[in-house]
Amino acid sequence: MKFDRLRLSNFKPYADTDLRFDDGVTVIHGLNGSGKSSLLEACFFALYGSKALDGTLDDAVTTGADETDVELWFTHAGEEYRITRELRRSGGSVSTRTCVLEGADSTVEGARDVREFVGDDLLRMDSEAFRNCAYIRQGEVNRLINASPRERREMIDDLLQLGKLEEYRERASDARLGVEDVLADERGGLNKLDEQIDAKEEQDLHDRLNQLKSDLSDLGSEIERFEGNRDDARETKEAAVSIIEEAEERESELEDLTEEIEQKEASIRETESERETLLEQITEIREDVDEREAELEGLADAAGIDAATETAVADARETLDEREAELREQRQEQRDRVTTLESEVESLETEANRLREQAAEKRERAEELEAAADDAESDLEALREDIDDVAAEHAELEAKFADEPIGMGEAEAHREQIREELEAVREEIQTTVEELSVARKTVEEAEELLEAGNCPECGQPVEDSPHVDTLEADRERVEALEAELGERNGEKAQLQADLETAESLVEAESRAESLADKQEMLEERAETLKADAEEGRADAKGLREAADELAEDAEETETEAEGQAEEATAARERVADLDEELTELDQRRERLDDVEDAIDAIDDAEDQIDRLREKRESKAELAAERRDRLDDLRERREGLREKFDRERVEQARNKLESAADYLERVEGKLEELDEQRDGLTGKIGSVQAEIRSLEALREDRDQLAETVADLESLHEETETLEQTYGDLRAELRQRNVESLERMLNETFDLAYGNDAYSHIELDGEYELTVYQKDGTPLSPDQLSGGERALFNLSLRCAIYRLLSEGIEGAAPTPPLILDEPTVFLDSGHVSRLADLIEEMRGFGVRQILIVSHDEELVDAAADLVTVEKDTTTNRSTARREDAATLAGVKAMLESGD
Ligand SMILES: Nc1ncnc2c1ncn2[C@@H]1O[C@H](COP(=O)(O)OP(=O)(O)OP(=O)(O)O)[C@@H](O)[C@H]1O
Ligand SMILES: [Zn+2]
Repeated sequence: MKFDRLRLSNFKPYADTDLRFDDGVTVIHGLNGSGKSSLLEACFFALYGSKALDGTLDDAVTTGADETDVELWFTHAGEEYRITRELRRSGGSVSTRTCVLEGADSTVEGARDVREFVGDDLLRMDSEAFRNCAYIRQGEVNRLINASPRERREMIDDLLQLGKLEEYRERASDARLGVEDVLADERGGLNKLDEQIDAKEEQDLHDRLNQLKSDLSDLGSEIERFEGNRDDARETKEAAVSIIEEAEERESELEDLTEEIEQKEASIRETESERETLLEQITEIREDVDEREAELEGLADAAGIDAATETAVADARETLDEREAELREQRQEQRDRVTTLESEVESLETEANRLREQAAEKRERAEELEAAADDAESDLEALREDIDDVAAEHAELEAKFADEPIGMGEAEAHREQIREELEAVREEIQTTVEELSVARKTVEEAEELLEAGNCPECGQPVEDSPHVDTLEADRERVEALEAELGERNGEKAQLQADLETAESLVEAESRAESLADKQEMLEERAETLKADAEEGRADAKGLREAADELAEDAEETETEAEGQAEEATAARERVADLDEELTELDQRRERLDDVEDAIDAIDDAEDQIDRLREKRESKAELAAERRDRLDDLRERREGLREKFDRERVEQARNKLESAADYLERVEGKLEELDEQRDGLTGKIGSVQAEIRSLEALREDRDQLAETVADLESLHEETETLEQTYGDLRAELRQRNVESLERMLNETFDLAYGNDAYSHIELDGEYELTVYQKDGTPLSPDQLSGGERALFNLSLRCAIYRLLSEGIEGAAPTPPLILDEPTVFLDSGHVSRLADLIEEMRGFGVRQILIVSHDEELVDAAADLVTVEKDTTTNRSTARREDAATLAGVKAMLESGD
């Protein structure tokens, strides 16, 4: 790995700093407290984050600032990467805001993921290992020496990835222990199964099974024997039963027969007595018939027939029917006539009523008309009075004109004329008044002048003035005008009076006109009323005449109706007569019915006698039949009585009893035997189940044994594996120890030039021993400070070599970072350190960053970085010196020496 560029912003004392790094040795120098260590820390922090800080994230942020950015560009295994970390202060604490690692084809985000990616994938060392190997901080030069062998071993094992093997070994050990647990369990199970199987085998299950089976077969044959006996007994019993049953059947048959015979005898007796009864009935009916025949003669006489025969009755009935038909026809005719007449009467009466109603209506109308004529006449009278009033008023108005110069119809023109005259007079009065006022003024002025003595017109003395001359004439004129005015006013008064009169005449004239109109209208109305009244009266007269005619018609119709009603009554009487005759016919028919009934009764009785005789004969036949059957039955009974064998039945009964007895006993025995058999079968079943479970146990055992064997081999394998990992690690460690010892001696030789020491020994447990030339061993912490520093550097150098040579693939070697490694060294040893550094470059360490003031180291540097702190702002900056400056510094250092 190689750092390419570092950019800082607000990291510890740095404000903004951007620094490039190259291959080879870079020396960083500057005053105490200028920020050199902080620069290295920044690189370390970029790679590992907070793990790289001694303090908290808070310490990384410049005091007073809120944000810190750190960016580190680096190359690893030919690929370029950049890590960006941003810290932010918020709410009093500082946290990572962003943390990104970007490579050509990978991006990792998040502080933890970036740290793990750097530690696991790139460098294969965590921050601790990095510190042990690559980054030797100020004052930590003795770290590896002071560590205990165990710590040292772990550090180195980790660096060389041997820790992984230990991890695997432990896993294998865990697996082995797990298998052991399972194995113990399974073995316990197996033992238990063995015990169970032994216990079962001791029971001789198969022998017991055989014994039980032979017992069962013995029992089976005994059961068969008893079953045979039982079947025999059953047969005997059945035979006896059938004999007894047959006998019983016969006995009951005999009983049945006897019963039937008795029944038959009884029924024969019954039939005989029935025949007796029938004979008695016949005799009774015969007597009745004789009586009826004696009565029949009288009935025929009453019915008016010669012989009491069916034919005579039928003939008589026919005659009656004919007569009835005749009568009924007549009766119907009369009834129809009654109906016709009644309806005629009704319609005539309706017509008479209608006529009367019409007459009444007409009279009513006539009365109405007359009343209307009366009204019209009285209206006419009132109207005439009105007309008279109007005429009188008109005459009065006419009288008004009598003393006037004008006639009626001229009033309006007359009034207009007066108005005009009045107007003219008014104008004249106006003119006269004006003239008078002018004249009066003239007179007044002249009189004033006269009093003053001057002419009123020219203001000259009036003596002989023309104006005074005219004064007199003027005074006259005033007088004349006053006279004229008086005259005109008189005229005006007269005309005003005339106008009033004329206006009243105009009024009278228009009133007279409207009165004339009214009179005309009233007269027209009177005319109409008069005509109406006359017409009404004429109409009323006509109506009354028509009413009288209608009343006459009604009278006539009524008379006609009465005639028809009389006829109807006569017809009804005729109907009553016919009804009476019909009733008589019915009575005669009833008498014929009586004759007929009597004949029928006699016939019925004869029929009944015939039926009874027949019945009696059939009963005689039935009795004969029954007697025949009775003879048969008696014969059969005789036969059955002969067949019946009492002795055989008795024997059968005895056999039946003993067989039943035996069967009862044998059933009990068989039940007992069945029970025994069930018991045996049950026992066999349980023994068989035992055998099966034994077999199952054996199977289980075999399986378990197999499992145990498998587990044992697994156990062996895990043991081997564990052992192998352990051996492998020990072997590798041994190999590492050997290489490390060799390399350590080589570098130590170089660094320490073999002044006093012959060699260093590193044993398998990483115990370090330094041997002096005389062979005395020394513990490394017995070395001087400077020796220890060199020793330590040698050790690291050796580890570095082992790392770069011992691990396949990309050597994870990060830049070697040394912070003030020369503090304990004198100048001789510093130059050894310089050699060592040179040597390490030769081993493939591409980049070495050293903080140092030592000129010799500066001399060896390819690059020089100067760190300065601004004393006013307290902020650090770092800058790479260019080649010229570097040369200058080197020269200065050399000359200063
Ligand atoms: N968070 C911080 N903010 C500001 N300044 C800080 C912060 N942390 C440390 N410093 C300052 O940085 C300086 C320490 O820097 P550093 O240890 O890198 O100096 P140095 O050059 O290595 O010194 P020396 O030669 O003594 O080892 C101190 O002056 C300290 O005050
Ligand atoms: Zn420092």
